[in-house]
Amino acid sequence: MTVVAIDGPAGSGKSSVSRAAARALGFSYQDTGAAYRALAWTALDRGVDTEQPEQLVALLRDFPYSIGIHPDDYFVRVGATDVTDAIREPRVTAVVSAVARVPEVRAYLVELFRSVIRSSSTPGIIIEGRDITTVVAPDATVRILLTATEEARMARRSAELSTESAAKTAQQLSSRDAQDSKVVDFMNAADGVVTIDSTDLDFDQTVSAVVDLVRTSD
Ligand SMILES: Nc1ncnc2c1ncn2[C@@H]1O[C@H](COP(=O)(O)OP(=O)(O)OP(=O)(O)O)[C@@H](O)[C@H]1O
Ligand SMILES: Nc1ccn([C@@H]2O[C@H](COP(=O)(O)O)[C@@H](O)[C@H]2O)c(=O)n1
Repeated sequence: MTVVAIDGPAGSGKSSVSRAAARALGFSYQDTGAAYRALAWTALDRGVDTEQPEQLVALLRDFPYSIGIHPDDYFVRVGATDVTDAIREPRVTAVVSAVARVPEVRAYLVELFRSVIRSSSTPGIIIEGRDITTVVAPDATVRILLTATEEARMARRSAELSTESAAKTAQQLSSRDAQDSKVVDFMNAADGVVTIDSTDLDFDQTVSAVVDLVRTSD
């Protein structure tokens, strides 16, 4: 199976580009940030203090997470609850980095991500996040760092969020990258990782860059 690993900072287009590229290639698509977000949502739902690592680790004993990996049937569930939209709420985004910096949480989710890759029945899968090219799937067939200037990423994020001011959106994106960067390096391409800088590309051009790279890797 072809495994395509994509990392990058917040708002670089990882989810949207990966999903569209997977559709074009007939591949599955795994959004790993969704799992960290779903665990953060679960913590808030159960009144767990997200600054207390041991309480977050305890949550893993009862974390019935599931994700849709078909690009046309994307969903995120915790048990029977569909949290696809809820995990994108600002209150979840505000605490997700605290959840993601707990080593036991990361170890548990890395194994979960690998089991989802193994469960895929398509000829390939695109998996995106922050540590996919380096930790989750360092042996992936194609490894990409998808990036764009902070200015471009902020502008794209502001354009899709009508509930937050542009200044607040920019501040949140920058602070989340700063916190996440302390845990994994997704700003610099590791050896063998190809950088795609989408600052001056439109969405379709970025998807084509990924698809072309995968096709030429055969
Ligand atoms: N090359 C591009 N040109 C213009 N807009 C783009 C491009 N790539 C992505 N976008 C848009 O940027 C926004 C952010 O993309 P997306 O949510 O996929 O980023 P992300 O890296 O997954 O972010 P996060 O890590 O915060 O979840 C989306 O509205 C998407 O359509
Ligand atoms: N491989 C990953 C993926 C995500 N994270 C953490 O989850 C947060 C949400 O990710 P999005 O891609 O949905 O924005 C992100 O800010 C990281 O804290 C991670 O650590 N590793």
